[in-house]
Amino acid sequence: MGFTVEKKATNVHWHEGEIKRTDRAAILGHKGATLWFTGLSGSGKSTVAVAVEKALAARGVLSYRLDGDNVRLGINANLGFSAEDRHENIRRVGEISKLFADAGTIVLSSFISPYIGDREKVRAIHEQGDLDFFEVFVDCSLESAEARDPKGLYKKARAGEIKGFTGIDDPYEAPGKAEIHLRSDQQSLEEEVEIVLKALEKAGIIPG
Ligand SMILES: Nc1ncnc2c1ncn2[C@@H]1O[C@H](COP(=O)(O)OS(=O)(=O)O)[C@@H](OP(=O)(O)O)[C@H]1O
Ligand SMILES: Nc1ncnc2c1ncn2[C@@H]1O[C@H](COP(=O)(O)OP(=O)(O)O)[C@@H](O)[C@H]1O
Repeated sequence: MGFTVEKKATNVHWHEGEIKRTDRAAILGHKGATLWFTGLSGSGKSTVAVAVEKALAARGVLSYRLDGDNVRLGINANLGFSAEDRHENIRRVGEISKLFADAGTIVLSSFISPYIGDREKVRAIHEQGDLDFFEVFVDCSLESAEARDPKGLYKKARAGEIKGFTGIDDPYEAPGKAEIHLRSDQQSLEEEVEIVLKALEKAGIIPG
């Protein structure tokens, strides 16, 4: 499994370098990996990723956040929110995450990524590349996310000003077997960060 795309480039071949992933890990003092935060808008994906990034930096671990809003201002500015565009958004950021993880970074990718199939493809390209992948379900009831409404988007969606808003009139397929399951409407941010760090320690990604 993995992403299937119409291949337009022909006569292209993988070029192997002389510095391996293990060499990069030796330079950095830790392995790379992808933490894939998925959940409703307002569930807390970005908030948790920012807090994890700070906690990792305090331990001398290099991480980098990829965030839906940010990426859509740049490399994915040509994509909207149709199912087709969301698939392409996740394909691209999945491939970017894989590159960052291979470079040795702990990638903190925060995307609604509403479709199980897309998230499984991101997982598959990591596993095919022998890279660690953690799906982090930022589980939050729609009621709580809507009550938070940090950007006022639910209000607009309810008023019909935004069409196809996730959780209102567009689907969100919750993970069945995420490596890390957070309950952001029940746990504190500190508890969530602790759960994520412990999972990374247990998997040997960062020292305990
Ligand atoms: N129709 C619709 N549905 C959902 N979200 C919308 C929509 N329109 C704009 N936004 C804003 O875009 C952010 C989600 O972008 P993502 O790249 O994470 O979405 S997706 O993974 O492609 O579904 C999302 O950010 P978060 O609230 O941080 O999740 C919103 O700010
Ligand atoms: N336990 C918690 N974990 C994460 N966010 C929380 C929590 N409790 C309250 N919040 C608030 O919920 C909002 C989540 O917004 P955000 O991180 O932008 O979500 P998302 O990136 O999923 O759209 C923020 O205003 C944050 O302060």
